[in-house]
Amino acid sequence: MRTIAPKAMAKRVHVAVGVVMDNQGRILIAKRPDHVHQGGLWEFPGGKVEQGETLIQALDRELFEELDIRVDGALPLIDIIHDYPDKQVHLAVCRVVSWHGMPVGKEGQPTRWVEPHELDQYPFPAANYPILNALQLPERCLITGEFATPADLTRRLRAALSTGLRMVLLRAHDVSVGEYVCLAQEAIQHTKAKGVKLLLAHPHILDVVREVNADGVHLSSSQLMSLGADVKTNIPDDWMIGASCHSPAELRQAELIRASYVFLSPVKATASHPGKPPMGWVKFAELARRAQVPVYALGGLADCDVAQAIEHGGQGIAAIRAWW
Ligand SMILES: Nc1nc2c([nH]c(=O)n2[C@@H]2O[C@H](COP(=O)(O)OP(=O)(O)OP(=O)(O)O)[C@@H](O)[C@H]2O)c(=O)[nH]1
Ligand SMILES: [Mg+2]
Repeated sequence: MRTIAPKAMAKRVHVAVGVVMDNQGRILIAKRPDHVHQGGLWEFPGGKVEQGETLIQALDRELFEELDIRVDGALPLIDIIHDYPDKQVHLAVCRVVSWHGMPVGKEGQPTRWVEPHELDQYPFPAANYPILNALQLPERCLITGEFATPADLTRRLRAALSTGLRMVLLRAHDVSVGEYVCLAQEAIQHTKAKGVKLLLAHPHILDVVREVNADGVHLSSSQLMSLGADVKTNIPDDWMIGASCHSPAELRQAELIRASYVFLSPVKATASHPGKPPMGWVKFAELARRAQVPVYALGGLADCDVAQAIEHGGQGIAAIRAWW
């Protein structure tokens, strides 16, 4: 007797997806033919992993079949589990860090090299939004540390920005929310001028979120866990939402609210949370690879840890002391 698998048992398609970059940091995208799944949308090249293939073998074969290039080296960027109404996919997305050949749309598909900030101009399948976040976020995120006066905060912030940081979390939990808004309005003058993203973090930030023209809001783990999926009603649509996470449950909640990124901590022992046992890189990698959101490693880290964080499936590192 023939049995039909119920929908929940339908097979999840394992797809190797490659983010191919050139030496100017541009990314290769291709247009999916109209008649295929998610047709007419743009994609990162790749295709189904065949039985017996490793991810890298599949990526190399697919990029050769679709683009005529060979993969020499790739690093994990993000893993995405997504259910379309008609198909369930697992996109294993890799950053193709080394490749050779002259890319052409071998199957007649249009291809384009685009800057990361131009990706928003192209319609991609719904599963792809964490990939777009990962490609547009920097490797290092500063969390502001202690300061004596508003002028001291500005001085420290300007010094930190001069090292090339492109993302700052303004953390000042000890001040009133009114004072926080003033500090944020001052900080934004310095970040906007340099094209640096500014994220707001304060216990009462959601009450005043529209008073500062920032780039996003960063939630503590308790703010994250006490919010419903309607969090975005408070926050402007084009803002990033980040969150601090320490556990699989918090990571799941961040995915549910479609966070742009998370911090996962503590990776190493840290002076700001003495006595909290560090998770180490192995545990970090296990949690980061399962998370469908870009994950910054946090806790006792410095510039020399950026490569480690990326090798372990992270977006990069977040830190206070390294840059404050
Ligand atoms: N390659 C690729 N596939 C994606 C992306 N985003 C996304 O949802 N998918 C989905 O992943 C699935 C498999 O990808 P694919 O259609 O490229 O597979 P393939 O190259 O082996 O195609 P084929 O079976 O026609 O040979 C499709 O259902 C597609 O909609 C993406 O950015 N790149
Ligand atoms: Mg394909």
